Amino acid sequence: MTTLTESAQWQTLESLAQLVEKEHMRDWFASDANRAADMNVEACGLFLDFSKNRVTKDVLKALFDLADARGVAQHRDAMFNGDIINNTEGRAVLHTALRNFSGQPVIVDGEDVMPEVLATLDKIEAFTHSVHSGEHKGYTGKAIKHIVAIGIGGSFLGPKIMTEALKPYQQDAVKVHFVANVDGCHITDVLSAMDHEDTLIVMSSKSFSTQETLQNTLTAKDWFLKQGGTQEDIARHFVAVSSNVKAATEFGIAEENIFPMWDWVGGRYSLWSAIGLPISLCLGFANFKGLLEGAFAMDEHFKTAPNEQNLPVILAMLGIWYRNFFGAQSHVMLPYYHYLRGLPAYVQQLDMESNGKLVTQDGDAIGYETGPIIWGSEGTNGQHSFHQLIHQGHGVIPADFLMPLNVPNQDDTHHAMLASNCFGQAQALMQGKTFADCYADLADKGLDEAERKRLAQHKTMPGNKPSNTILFEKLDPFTLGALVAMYEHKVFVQGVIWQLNSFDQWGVELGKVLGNQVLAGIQGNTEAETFDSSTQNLINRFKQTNAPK
Ligand SMILES: O=P(O)(O)OC[C@H]1O[C@H](O)[C@H](O)[C@@H](O)[C@@H]1O
Repeated sequence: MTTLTESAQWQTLESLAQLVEKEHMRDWFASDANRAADMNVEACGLFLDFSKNRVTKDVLKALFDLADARGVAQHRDAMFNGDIINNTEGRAVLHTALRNFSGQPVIVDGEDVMPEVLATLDKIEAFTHSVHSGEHKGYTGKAIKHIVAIGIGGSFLGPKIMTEALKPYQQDAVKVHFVANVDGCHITDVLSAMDHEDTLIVMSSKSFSTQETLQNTLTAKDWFLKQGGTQEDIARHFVAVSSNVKAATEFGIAEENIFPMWDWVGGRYSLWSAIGLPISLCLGFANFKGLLEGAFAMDEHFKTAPNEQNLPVILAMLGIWYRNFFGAQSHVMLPYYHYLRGLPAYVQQLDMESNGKLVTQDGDAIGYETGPIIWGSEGTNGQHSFHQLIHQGHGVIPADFLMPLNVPNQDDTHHAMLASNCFGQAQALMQGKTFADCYADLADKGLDEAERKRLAQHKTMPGNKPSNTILFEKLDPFTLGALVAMYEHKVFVQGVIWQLNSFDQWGVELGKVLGNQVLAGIQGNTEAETFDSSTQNLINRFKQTNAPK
C-alpha cells in the first residue's frame, strides 16, 4: 500500500484544503439554503448536524474515498471477526462481542466466546437481583446499601461516567461510590462514611496488577477487618472483576465472587463487560442491558451504513480533515447536559490512549499527526471561560456539541436557555463577527476614528470554526450506549487511517513500571544510583518529611 501521505486521495485532500482555506462557511450557508438539510444523519436515536464544518461535497467525497482506499471496511470486518488486530499484544479486539445480540457466534482461537459472554451477563443479572432484593446480605444479616467500586482507568471511567449520565435511572436499593486514585484522601473519605455491615466492595482490575486498585482494595480490606469483620466474612463483602482469576483468588477473593473478563477486551473498551457490574448494581440489570443494546445498534449501523450515512465514519473523517490538513491540535467535547458532564473525560481516555501513537502497526515512524488532545466540559459553564480561546485564539479547535431535546423534570425556561446557548455558540463559532459589523456597532459611541478602529479589531471574530451538533430525544441507556459506541468506532476509523495499533498503551505501561520503581526507592529498597539526580533529589526531599516512624 502507498504511504498514506503519498496516496492519491491524500494529495486530493491537500489540494482541496488549499481551496477551502480561502472560503468562509457563512458564505456557504448564505449561498446554499439546503446545506443543513444535506449535511445531517440520523441513526440509533442520534441526530448529527455536520453542516457547520469546513467541508464541501467534494471534500466529503475525497474523505470517504480516503476511508475506502485505506481499507476501513476491511479493518472493521477484521475487528468484528476476532482477528488478532492488536498486534503488539497478540490479541483480538472484541468489545463488540460483549454486546452482540445477533445470536451469531464470535470465534476466538477456534472457540465461540458467546456462551461465556452470555453466562457472565447472567451472573451479573443474578447478582444484581440478589443485592437489590436483599437476598445477598452482609455478614451480620443486613442488606447491602452501599457499593464501593474500586478501579482505575478503563476499570473506573466507564462505570463512573455512565452511572452519572443515567442518574434518572439510578435505583434506590443501593448507592454506588467510586474510588480510583491511590491518594488516600479519597478512599478514607469514602470509607469513613460507610457502615461496613451494609457495604459491598467491587474491585475491578482486568490485569489484577494495578498498584492503585490493589492498594485501595487492601485498605478497604483492612478497614473491614478493623471494623469487626473477619476473614471468613470477606466473602460476603468483597467481589472482584478480572481476567486474572488466579491473582484474584490468591489475593483472597473467593472464586465464586470473581466476575470474569477476557484479554480480548481492552481496558478502555471494557464497560460492556463485567467491569460494568457497578453500572448494573446502580441502575438495575435491565438498564445495563439497555446500554449494551444501544451499543449493538451502533455496531450494526457502523457495519452496514454507507460512508455518507455512517455516523462514526463521518465524525472520524472530519477529525482527520482538521488534524492533518488544518493543523488542529485538539478537539473539544461540549455536552449541554449536566449529567453528561463526564463524557469529555471518558472520550479523552478512549481517544488519547488509543491513538496517541508514534509508529505504525509495522513499527515505522509516522510523519503525520495522529490522535488529537481531547478536552472539554459541560455547557454552559465553559462559555464563561475557555470558549474565548475557541472563538478568538489562533488555529482551529473542532467542537462536538451534544444535547438532549428532553431532560428529566424539565423546566421549560431552563431547558430553552440551555438549548439556545448550545445552538448559539455553534452559530457564533461558524459565523464570527466581521470587522465591518463591529465597526458599525461602535458608531455614536463618541469615539475618535483611531479608537473606533482599534476597538473594532478586538471585537472582530474570525468565525469559520467548525462544529458538529449531536442531538437526541433524551439520554436513556440505549441512546447512551449508541453514543459511546459511536465514539469508539470513530476512534477506530481514525486509527485505521493513521495505520496505528489503537489497542495497546505502552506509554501508560512504562508509567506503571517506573511508579513501582520509585516506590521501591522511597521505601528504601533500591540503590540511590538507579535514579537520575532530579528524581533522586525529589525522593530525598520526600523522605525528609516522611521519615519512617
Ligand atoms: O483494569 P486494570 O488492569 O487495573 O487496568 C486499569 C487501567 O490501567 C492502565 O492505566 C491502562 O492504560 C488502562 O487502559 C486500564 O484501564
